[in-house]
Amino acid sequence: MIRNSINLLTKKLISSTSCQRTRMRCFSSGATNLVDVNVNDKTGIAVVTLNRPPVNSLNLELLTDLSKTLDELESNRSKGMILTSSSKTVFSAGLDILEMYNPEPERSKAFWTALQDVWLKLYGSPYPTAAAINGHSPAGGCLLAICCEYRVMVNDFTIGLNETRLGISAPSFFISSFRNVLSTREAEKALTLGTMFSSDEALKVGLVDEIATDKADSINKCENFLLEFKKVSSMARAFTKQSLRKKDLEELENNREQDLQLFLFAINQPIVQKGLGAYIQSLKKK
Ligand SMILES: CCCCCCCCCC/C=C/CC(=O)SCCNC(=O)CCNC(=O)[C@H](O)C(C)(C)COP(=O)(O)OP(=O)(O)OC[C@H]1O[C@@H](n2cnc3c(N)ncnc32)[C@H](O)[C@@H]1OP(=O)(O)O
Repeated sequence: MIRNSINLLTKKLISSTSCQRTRMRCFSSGATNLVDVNVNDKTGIAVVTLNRPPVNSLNLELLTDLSKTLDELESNRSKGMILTSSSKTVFSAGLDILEMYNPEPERSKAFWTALQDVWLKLYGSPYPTAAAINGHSPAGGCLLAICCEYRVMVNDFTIGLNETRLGISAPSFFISSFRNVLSTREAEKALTLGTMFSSDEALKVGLVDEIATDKADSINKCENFLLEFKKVSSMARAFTKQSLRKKDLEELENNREQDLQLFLFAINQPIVQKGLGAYIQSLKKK
């Protein structure tokens, strides 16, 4: 009993010493630890790192962890969040295609509900958000980035909503958050073509706000953006952001069940299953 308490105390001391060194508080989001969180004690800004190798594809467990993290940030009155990835080349490969291929009914319901939760919490968060896009960011990966208020992308990667290239349509909340960033004209062109933008093209069209040389630079630039809000009342800021995004948020809030049923219907179509199967094979053959 005493030895256990000493072990616990030692562990706490070791972890607090390593966090003191960088002036960071560390917490993990839950049981599966697919999301790491480091809060800078000086600025109060949390760096949230997606950590599901090899490509951070968004499965039920990763979405659940991210959702819990967003709850914690909100209840801790976070000063801001930077979303990034532990991979050197991929921010997130989007939704885990295996969650949609040969779907198991209960799991696919839970999966889509978790995605809706993450979108509502991230797109509507009261604290400011920025994405340090340190790798490729197709489809659902791009969705996470466009939910944030600011995007800094490391050079030489690609980003976009490429769903039509997979033979599916981007769901309506993907489209509304894309339109919040791009003009309707640019959004329509990119969505129908399934365009994947290079970092430079993304900057030109306004899909990202800045280009960075590497991950550290992207986090630094995101931090500079978030620190600008030190001068602004957090209540006024949050109210303004949520007012601007209210229609999009209400659209999903009021139609969650319908959106879920549409997803289940779509992924259960034989033609969609065939397309997803071929796509999985093409990824494996690379
Ligand atoms: C009227 C209709 C109304 C709408 C109804 C709704 C319909 C459903 C909507 C569904 C919405 C979907 C949005 C999505 O997010 S779909 C996912 C789209 N993602 C992609 O297209 C990305 C695919 N991946 C890549 O392009 C590349 O992997 C990469 C991200 C560029 C990285 O390349 P890299 O060379 O580093 O890595 P590999 O390609 O070798 O991949 C490594 C292993 O990871 C597997 N992988 C990759 N991506 C995924 C994924 N998204 N899901 C699951 N698994 C993935 C890949 O197969 C490799 O596996 P292996 O090691 O076993 O071979």
